[in-house]
Amino acid sequence: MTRVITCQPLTTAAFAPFGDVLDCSGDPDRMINAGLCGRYHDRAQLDFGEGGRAGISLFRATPRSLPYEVELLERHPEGSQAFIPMTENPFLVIVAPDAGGHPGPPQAFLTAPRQGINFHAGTWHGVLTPLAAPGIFAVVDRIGETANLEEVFLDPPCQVVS
Ligand SMILES: NC(=O)N[C@@H](O)C(=O)O
Ligand code: NI
Repeated sequence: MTRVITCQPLTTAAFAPFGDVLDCSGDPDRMINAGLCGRYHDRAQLDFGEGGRAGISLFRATPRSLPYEVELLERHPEGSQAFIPMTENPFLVIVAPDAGGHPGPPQAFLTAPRQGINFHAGTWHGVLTPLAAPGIFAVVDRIGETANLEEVFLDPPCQVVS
């Protein structure tokens, strides 16, 4: 039987077990540039593992729509992965706790405009899932020689509803 999960708003607290929320909510940590810029300092737990280095790639992903069927969850054991939208379009973030080396019950978050996320190393997640065009993102993740990828196909798939 297909598991149905309802989107919840992306909040720092709710997402904390899975990663970091990147947004300019609240006051900046410091004012810089002669007081003309607020710096929200060091807001993500980045990790690029042994033998890896940080990379910035640009993704142009095909928009999906809700209800959305999730068939695949993956994780990157050797590094973190940040999705930073280059538009104001909200996107879908699907995560799951680890349950003995496999994904536990998935959760779905809907970002607010101008929110990004950073998955901590090893967090089970759905692939980048924009909900509107253009699905253009900067992605900060590990560049290295290894695949740094574990995939699980959900049987049955999950359905994400708004
Ligand atoms: N494959 C790739 O670079 N991206 C995925 O890891 C993803 O989470 O979208
Ligand atoms: Ni990924």
